[in-house]
Amino acid sequence: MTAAAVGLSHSPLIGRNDPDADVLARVDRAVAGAREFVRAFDPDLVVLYAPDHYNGFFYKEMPPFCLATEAHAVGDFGSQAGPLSVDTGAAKALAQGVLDRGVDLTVSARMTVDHGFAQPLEVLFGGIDRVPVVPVFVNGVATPLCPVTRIRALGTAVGEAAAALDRRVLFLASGGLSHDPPVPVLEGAPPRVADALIEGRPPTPEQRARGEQRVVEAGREYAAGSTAMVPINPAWDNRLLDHLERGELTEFDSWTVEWMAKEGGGSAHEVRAWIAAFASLAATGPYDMTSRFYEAIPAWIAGFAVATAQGR
Ligand SMILES: O=C(O)/C=C/c1cccc(O)c1O
Ligand SMILES: [Fe+2]
Repeated sequence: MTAAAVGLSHSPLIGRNDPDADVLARVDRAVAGAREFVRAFDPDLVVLYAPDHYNGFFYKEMPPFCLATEAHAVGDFGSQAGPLSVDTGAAKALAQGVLDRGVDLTVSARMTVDHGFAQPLEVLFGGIDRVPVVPVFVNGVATPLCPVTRIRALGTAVGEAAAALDRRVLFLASGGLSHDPPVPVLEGAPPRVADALIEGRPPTPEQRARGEQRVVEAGREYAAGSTAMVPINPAWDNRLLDHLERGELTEFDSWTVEWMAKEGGGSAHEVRAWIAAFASLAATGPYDMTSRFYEAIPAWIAGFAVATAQGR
């Protein structure tokens, strides 16, 4: 089997609240490199690990992770809306393979996804419907969260199951590293917000626009020096990237939910998508990280990273 991995941070503030031109140019170069890596690797299947931000998954039933055999994007923050080009046959085979390996996977026959899934597909492939994909939701926001060991087990099982498919598989992770955007929290939420987080009633266009504007303003205030959010933590982010680069994935087993939130903020758990993708690649054999980019970008509320890795 031929396998590769790409990790790519997302932010809905890209293009709406941009950093200085020199930062933007460095990000653009790193993303162009990842795009070229993907073009040269030429995957015929992408397993996409990404979180959700209360657009598809709600507290009525909140799985720690879930694989989709069909998926539709809501088009939040200007991301592309509509069906993803899910490879249903591959998705079903991977789901069975993961369950057979003892990981209690949830399966969705119609997953709703947001910018977490849409953005990397748009950035790397030019759209959400361009490449056969198996979407795998990894809860990175809604506590309680499972231990990171289970995410590594999920990634390993997916990687082993993918190896049996005899395809050119790209494991793609979507997530910021340390970051603490104003994503709502159930505990202590006023009844109207709690109800929305539990039931998941679709917002009206006006409600969605107001919510998105709040995030844009939070990004502007953060970039201007507001201390309302947990600071981006470049040392922690680079420690994560070091472990991924060296293949030291068992190091993550001791990373607790509480410690991760303290070091990296409430959405630092999005690194679970990265851990899953690299565990999948590692399950197919040894790998080399072929490129690595990192920058703290407060305007995007993101410890922002781009990395590529190739199986040997
Ligand atoms: O409000 C949301 O839906 C998400 C906001 C956000 C902001 C910055 C970085 C991210 O990864 C986000 O998901
Ligand atoms: Fe996010």
